[in-house]
Amino acid sequence: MKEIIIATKNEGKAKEFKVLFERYGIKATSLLDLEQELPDIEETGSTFEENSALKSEGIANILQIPVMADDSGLVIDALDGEPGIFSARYAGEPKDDKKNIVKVLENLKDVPTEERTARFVCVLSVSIPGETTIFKKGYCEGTIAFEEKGSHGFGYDPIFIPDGYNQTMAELGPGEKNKISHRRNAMVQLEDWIQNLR
Ligand SMILES: O=P(O)(O)OP(=O)(O)OP(=O)(O)OC[C@H]1O[C@@H](n2cnc3c(O)ncnc32)[C@H](O)[C@@H]1O
Ligand SMILES: [Mg+2]
Repeated sequence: MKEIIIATKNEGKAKEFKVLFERYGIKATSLLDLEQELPDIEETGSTFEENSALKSEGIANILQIPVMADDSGLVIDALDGEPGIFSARYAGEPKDDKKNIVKVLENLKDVPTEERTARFVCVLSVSIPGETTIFKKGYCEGTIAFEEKGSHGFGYDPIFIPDGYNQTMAELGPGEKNKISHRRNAMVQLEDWIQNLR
């Protein structure tokens, strides 16, 4: 079976990539699966693209094989785009999905439904040693709920209601999420590259 390394230590992302790549007959191996202890890459960039490239290029340089990375986050209009690239650690270190959700709900407590628009953003980067890194960006539009609901997924899924649904992403579950997610919408743009993977 063909294999791709995904430069992530996020269990939720790793799980989704396994399913998304299985459709193409490819095994997605995350840094959580590798025996070799790889360094935590500091995400010092000021854009999703910069942070994704830091991860894919950093790990590709060490392993000397093609590596994909995902930098993603939640962009909330009423918070001027926050938490954005700071989504993972919005409520501080170490990262805590529950605390991040509490902080978003608190910041939005006086914001009415029609102003609670937001989108998930995912930038995938693919780095092959000696080649220029390629980027694909995917979105998932929605609104922020008033309370958390559902137990599937990770991160902000319990408070994100995708457009066209009246349940949160965490209530919808992986089958539906993998049809509409920002991650999936970025991946489909890489189909040609994925098909040529050897
Ligand atoms: O950098 P890696 O190791 O991949 O793991 P991370 O969790 O730090 O990942 P990011 O730096 O890309 O930060 C993304 C954060 O955005 C949120 N996020 C991204 N995709 C999401 C999704 O599909 N559902 C819910 N929240 C998501 C979640 O809080 C993530 O921790
Ligand atoms: Mg990160």
